[in-house]
Amino acid sequence: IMDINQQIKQLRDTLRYHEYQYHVLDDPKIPDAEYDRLFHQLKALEQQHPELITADSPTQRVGAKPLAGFAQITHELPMLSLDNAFSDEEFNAFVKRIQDRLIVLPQPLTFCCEPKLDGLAVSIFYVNGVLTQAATRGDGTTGEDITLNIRTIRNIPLQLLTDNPPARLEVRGEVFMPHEGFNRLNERALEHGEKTFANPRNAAAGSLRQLDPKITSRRPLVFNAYSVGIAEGVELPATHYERLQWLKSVGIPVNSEVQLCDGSEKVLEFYRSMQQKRPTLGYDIDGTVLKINDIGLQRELGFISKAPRWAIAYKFPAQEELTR
Ligand SMILES: NC(=O)n1nc(-c2ccco2)nc1N
Repeated sequence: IMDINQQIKQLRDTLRYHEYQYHVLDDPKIPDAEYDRLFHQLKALEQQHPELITADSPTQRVGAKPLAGFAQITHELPMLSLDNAFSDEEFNAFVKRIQDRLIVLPQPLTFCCEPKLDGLAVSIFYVNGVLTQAATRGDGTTGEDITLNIRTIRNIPLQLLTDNPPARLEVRGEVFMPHEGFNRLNERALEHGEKTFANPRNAAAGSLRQLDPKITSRRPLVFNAYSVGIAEGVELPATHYERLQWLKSVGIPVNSEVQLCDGSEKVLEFYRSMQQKRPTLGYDIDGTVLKINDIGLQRELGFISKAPRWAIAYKFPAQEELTR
């Protein structure tokens, strides 16, 4: 038989494994009822032995009391906005600028192509594999400390799923609200005579700006990572796509539509395929983000004052708000 410590450790590891299978691989191995049973078993054990509770336990997602306000956080690396393209011609001009600038021009030029999630950009820090801090993008230099709210988002792990975590890792990505949860939230607001949200992006922003984490915890928010910021004590892969795969391997959710495209023709095919898929995704996107995949080339191209030279957001034409 196992002692209490071993029982608690085994339950935590089991819950973390099933959270990974469900939220990151979309491949649950047990029914939700079984997950809930294990969760409440751990909750009960921790209730009986509160001295064994740790902040990174799967039971510790909802902070106790509301905050009086949000502290400010200065990003060690600025969170830059993206330059936009609104036509194939503008995208091709972006590619030509890159080709003219690169000393050695690889053939083909490989892009990592991603849906442009329409939510809120956030930065999440893991120190020795444990979630320690999270902030909004803010103005790109300074954001708000929303750590307690970020901890309530079920697909964000409180601990990285690796025995050899980096000393410090910054994960950047988008918090958004899928349509199904958005519609349910607005229906309930209507029933209770409360204000409704105009769109899922506003609902996500409003939910992350709640001073009471209990309210945020009840909101159907989802996180998808799209880049690595600070990384210390780990040798990262040499391409952006491989870095996203690495994030997935340590328990961080990444959007399933991300793919590599060799050359601008394939990139434009990706853009059109995402435009076709858009109404079926179940969450809002406002275009695509197309990034030079090789990190060395990204470094060579650098940033224009506000935006990276190596990435562009190719947006869809503004959609009539009436059609939702
Ligand atoms: N919003 C969104 O989905 N983004 N935003 C970036 C980004 C912003 C700066 C560098 O990369 N990438 C994706 N997929």
